[in-house]
Amino acid sequence: MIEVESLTKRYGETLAVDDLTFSVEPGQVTGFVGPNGSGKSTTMRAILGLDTPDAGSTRIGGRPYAELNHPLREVGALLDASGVHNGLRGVDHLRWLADSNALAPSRVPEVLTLVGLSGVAGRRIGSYSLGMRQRLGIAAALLGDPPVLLFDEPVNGLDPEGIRWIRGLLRSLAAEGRAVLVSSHLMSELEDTADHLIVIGRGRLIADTTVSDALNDGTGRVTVRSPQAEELMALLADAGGRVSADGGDALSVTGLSAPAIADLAFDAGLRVHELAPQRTTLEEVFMDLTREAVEFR
Ligand SMILES: Nc1ncnc2c1ncn2[C@@H]1O[C@H](COP(=O)(O)OP(=O)(O)OP(=O)(O)O)[C@@H](O)[C@H]1O
Repeated sequence: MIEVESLTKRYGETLAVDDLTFSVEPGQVTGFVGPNGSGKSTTMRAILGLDTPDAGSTRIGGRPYAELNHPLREVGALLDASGVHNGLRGVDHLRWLADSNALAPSRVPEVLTLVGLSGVAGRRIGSYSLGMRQRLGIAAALLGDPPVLLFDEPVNGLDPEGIRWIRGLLRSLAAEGRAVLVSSHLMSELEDTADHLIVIGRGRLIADTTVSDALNDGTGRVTVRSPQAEELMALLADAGGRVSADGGDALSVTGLSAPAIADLAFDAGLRVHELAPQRTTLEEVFMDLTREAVEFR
């Protein structure tokens, strides 16, 4: 697992990460989300020993990155996919990584097949598209078959087919029991992929929750139409709902489920012509959570 404890990191005046604590469990995809500039990359860099924290600590499998004996076998990461040498052939980049980390050379063709680059592995990286570079970066992350994986915005620049592929890959890596941390500034990208969410804003933890809890946190909105809207409004407010008139005979209700509203109306003999739960999307939950924490409007 990954543990981040009271992590704080400053760049001059900027407090990039502010007393951040969370953990990433094995067997799950954990989405790491926050608006632009909220500190996601800084946190990932700290976990990987690429940035020295001003306070706090990070651990992978119980140890700081610097104490890992075979880093590539313990953690794989995709940070900036452009940080590879353009003159190298894809296959040589991976061979060099395998060689310098004492990994079996047979892993190179294996990971190339896994990411679908076998056919172009002999081409120079400079001729790769953005999507191919992302795949090569993922191949490098998987080279040591590590139990912990970090991906910083892995779907950036990918076409829909590539995005679907990444989602499937993340899910299967977690299903194999690995701890998978994946960052995004778009919650919708994680809706079908993540099991757990760490939401940050301005370097601080905003939410640490399962995806299903985030979607069922009581903010679900129900639209109700009734020819007796005024009476129904009073009744629902008495029962603890937050009710606003939506114009005409329509009410917008939060804090009560659709079945609860139906039962209350039935018991009071009030007629209901429409009862429509509005499905909350993760994007709405996210906008709600991070409204105060958006740095660049
Ligand atoms: N090397 C650096 N020097 C100075 N400031 C930095 C540096 N790296 C990050 N920052 C600042 O720290 C804050 C957090 O940046 P970070 O890149 O971690 O955010 P992020 O959540 O990954 O953003 P994005 O979604 O835009 O990639 C920002 O205000 C950024 O400008």
